[in-house]
This record gives sequence, C-alpha cells and structure tokens, in this order.
Amino acid sequence: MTRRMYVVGNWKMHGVAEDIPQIQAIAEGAKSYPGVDVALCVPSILIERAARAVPGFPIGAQDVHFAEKGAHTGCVSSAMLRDAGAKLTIVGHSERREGQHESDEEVRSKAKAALADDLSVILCVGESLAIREAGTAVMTVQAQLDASLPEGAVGSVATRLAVAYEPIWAIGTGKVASLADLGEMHAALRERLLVAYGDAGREVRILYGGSVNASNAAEIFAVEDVDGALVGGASLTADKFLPIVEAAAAIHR
Ligand SMILES: O=C(CO)COP(=O)(O)O
Repeated sequence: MTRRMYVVGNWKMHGVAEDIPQIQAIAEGAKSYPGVDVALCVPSILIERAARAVPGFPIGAQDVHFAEKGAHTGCVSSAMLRDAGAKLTIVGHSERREGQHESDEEVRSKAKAALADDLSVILCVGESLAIREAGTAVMTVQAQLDASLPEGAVGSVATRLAVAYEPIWAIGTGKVASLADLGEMHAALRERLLVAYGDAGREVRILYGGSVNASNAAEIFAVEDVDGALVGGASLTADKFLPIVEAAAAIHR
C-alpha cells in the first residue's frame, strides 16, 4: 500500500483574524498539489473562523481534552472542536508534554477520544538533546510511542492516525536530525506500529517535525518512512509553506 504524503502546519500560539488571508492563500495554493494531504492546526479560538474561510480545507486543533465534557476549566473537548469545524488535532506535542506536564497516558487518552469522535490525530513523540547525546534516543522514543498510542484495533481508523517524530532539540532551532538518524528513527517507529496494529500499522503515516523549511524538505521527504512533515515556523505564511508542500508532491513511492 502507498501512504499519501501529509504536510501539516502547526501555528502554535500565532494567528489572529488578520492572518486569515494567509490561511486562504495556503488552502488555495494547496489545490495545485492534489496528491498531498495538507492541513493547518491553528489556535482553538481561530478554528471556526479559519474553517469558514476555507471550506473543504482541513483546519485542526493543537490539543484536545480526553473527557467528553465536565469540570475542566479552560479545556476543549473533541466534540467542541468538531462543532467549530476542526477535522484533526495534534496531541502530545513536546511543548505540551513539557509545559503542561502531559504524561504518555494522558496523550493516549486524548488520541482515543479524538479518534472516537471522528477527528484525525497527529500524535507527537521525540527525545531531548540529553537523550540523543546519551545514545538512547531510539529506545526512548519507541517506549514513548508504545505508551502513547491508542491500544487495540485501530484498523479502520489507521489512516486517520499519524505519528510525528519531533526531536525536541530540532524544534525552532534550525537544527535537523541527520538523514541517517531520521531514517533509523522512522524505521524504529514503523516497527512499533506494526507490533501494535499488525498490517494496519503500515497505513499510519509518520511525519517528521523540527526546523523543516523549503530548503531541507526535499531531502527529508526522500528518507524512507518519512511520510510528510509537521511544520512550525515555516507554516505561518503561504510563501514559506507551499514550497514544502511542493517538495512533498515530488515524492513518488
Ligand atoms: O514543533 C514543530 C511542529 O509541531 C516544529 O516547529 P519548527 O518547524 O518551528 O521547528
């Protein structure tokens, strides 16, 4: 089976009403690359306006609560995201694992809740610089994936689940994992997906994230088992983001 390339922007804490034209430019530009799945994850308060501005283009969230509803001040459920027009959500980004002390168990619950509510999910994993330097990155990230993946039969929803490998030291730093390290990690994560889901594990896309830009996207996408990218800074404007989508469109597996 072939996995479609997937390029997703993570706007993090950027974006107000005046940025909607950039979202429209990205959605319009993405139409030139029908072979690539493209999406943008924006701040939750912008989802509804963004989704209305670009009908048919997937707008997503950057986090979701695992509960359906209840006493969770400041949180947003998957049903609320869907109601606002979101089609996907990121879970377990390292900035939340660190900043909001999210555990693997919590990330797993969030992924399960979102998948059950028909959202697509991008589940993030990645190691710190200390772990990379200690030489234990692969086993650490595999264990993180094992503990964060929704367990059980994923079969029918495998195409709605993606994993994003984002080494923490590569996020926003201009540093990118070496292509050899990237290939090793993506193969190691594929192995865990096959253990967890059997053949359906082949359908789950594995994205790379961390300082992806127009200049390095092509070589990153050429690495086996890299099925696209989760892009931060370079997703904020159409002129920086669309060349990354174009690089993905050039991959034929
Ligand atoms: O964290 C990231 C995407 O989720 C990567 O961010 P940058 O592309 O800005 O390094």
